[in-house]
Amino acid sequence: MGRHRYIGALDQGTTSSRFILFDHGGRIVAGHQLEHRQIYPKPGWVEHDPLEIWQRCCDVIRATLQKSGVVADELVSIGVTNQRETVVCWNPKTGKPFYNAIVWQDMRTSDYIEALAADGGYDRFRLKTGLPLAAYFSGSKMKWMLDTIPGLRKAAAKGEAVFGTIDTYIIWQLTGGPGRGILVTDVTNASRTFLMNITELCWDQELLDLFSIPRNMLPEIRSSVAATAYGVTDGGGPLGGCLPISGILGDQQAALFGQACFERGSSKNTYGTGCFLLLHTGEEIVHSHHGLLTTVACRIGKQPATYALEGSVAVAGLLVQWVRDKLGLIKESGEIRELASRVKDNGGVYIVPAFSGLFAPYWRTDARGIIAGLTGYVDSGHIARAVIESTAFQTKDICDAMEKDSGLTFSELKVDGGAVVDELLMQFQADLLSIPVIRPEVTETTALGAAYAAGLSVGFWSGLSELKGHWREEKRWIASMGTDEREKQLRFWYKAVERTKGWLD
Ligand SMILES: Nc1ncnc2c1ncn2[C@@H]1O[C@H](COP(=O)(O)OP(=O)(O)O)[C@@H](O)[C@H]1O
Ligand SMILES: O=P(O)(O)OC[C@H](O)CO
Repeated sequence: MGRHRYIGALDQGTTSSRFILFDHGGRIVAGHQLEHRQIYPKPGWVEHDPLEIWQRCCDVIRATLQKSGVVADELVSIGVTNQRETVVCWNPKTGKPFYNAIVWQDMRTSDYIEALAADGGYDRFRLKTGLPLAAYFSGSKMKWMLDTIPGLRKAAAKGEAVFGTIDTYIIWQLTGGPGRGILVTDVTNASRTFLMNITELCWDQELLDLFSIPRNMLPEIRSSVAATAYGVTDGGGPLGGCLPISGILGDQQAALFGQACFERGSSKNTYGTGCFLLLHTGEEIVHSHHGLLTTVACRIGKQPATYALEGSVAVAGLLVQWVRDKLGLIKESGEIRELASRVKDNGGVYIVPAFSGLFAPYWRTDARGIIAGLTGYVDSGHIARAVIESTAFQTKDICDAMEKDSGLTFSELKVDGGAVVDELLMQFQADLLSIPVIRPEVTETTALGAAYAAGLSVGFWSGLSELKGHWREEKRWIASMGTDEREKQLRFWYKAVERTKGWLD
């Protein structure tokens, strides 16, 4: 292995960016994480500053290298993983963004989506894309920019405007930026744009026409584990060397990969800003009849792509951030558990955080969040408990839909993501599902998955069976709630969900 010993993974998430170094055993050697601003210009709109995101990526890379003492020569290759669907539009000659990144949670195109759905229904394009019509996906966000930003179409015609999901933007920056950066994405990210045919794995002209998106604004679609590296990092950039970039995965697919879910029937649930449960369906494209998405799980080199069913919850850890930043009830996300521990139960309070409408399995853009069950008895502890519990309830809804769609029955749930440190959440999740909830030793599975993709590509790891050997259980939670109590809790949750629907006119 010589001096080359580590794989670097850049994980650009909704809330923060991380750079993590992994060794040959898939263990974390060093890492650094920084948050970026959430910009809310109007209700239902969510933006990020692309330049700030790139700056944070540079900062976390430099800080990780500095604190570990690792130099570029000791890195074999780099993998990139990212919040999906979020769209950046920029001039590839100058690097100047035309607008803030429009974030996946942003609902500004809801009316347009409703109009599209009025003619043929939400599932009009499901066979081709695996997705229902929803403002969540990138296509309508790109159309909004093209329709709104003066001169954008003209700039695109001159090759002075491109669209990219965050992977594309970051890799363009890493490979040299203005005039030099490469424009690539992978099949998992492309499968979330609503512009890719998930069987043929290419941009689809009918969908490009639907949203009036010029083909030349989009990057090349490549495999997640590169058959040959996409490009090399710019020696003058934050890594300080010319390293191959050889793996790209959308963050939820990366977590699936990092949890060693390589085979049909394996699954994981990631608790981050949102919450995303993915069930691997092998090479089969399974279409949902219960509000789930069909998405590309991975493509390794020239092998056939594999697929997953996905249950996407928009607001999970984000609700904790909201309580921290907007209500000021806590100062750090971790304090939510302490506050919730002051009370023995939720005191009858249920929170449905439909900030961006309801995602899976309901897909209701007209829903908005509620706090239900308030009485004079309720205090901040009950609210904190309801905050934590809302994530577990939403996951229960997804598991039920997943079992109906797949015909499988969950016997356990593998979990990961920033919020799985919350033991109250983990226990309540096991209680609601009546199955064990299992946390692996490495919970940074998103970054690990990107590292695996990059390392497999360059032969750092021999294959999937070697990677499977890295997975180790750290802790499990066993269900202890009685059936009557569980059914009561769920009954109130469903009532609360019903009350969010149709809130918008
Ligand atoms: N101790 C904690 N308890 C509950 N939630 C937490 C805790 N620590 C972090 N979180 C939540 O987890 C989310 C961050 O998880 P992470 O996996 O880093 O998200 P992302 O990849 O979406 O940026 C935040 O929304 C935060 O509120
Ligand atoms: O950044 P995360 O971990 O909240 O993931 C966001 C998802 O990719 C959105 O689809």
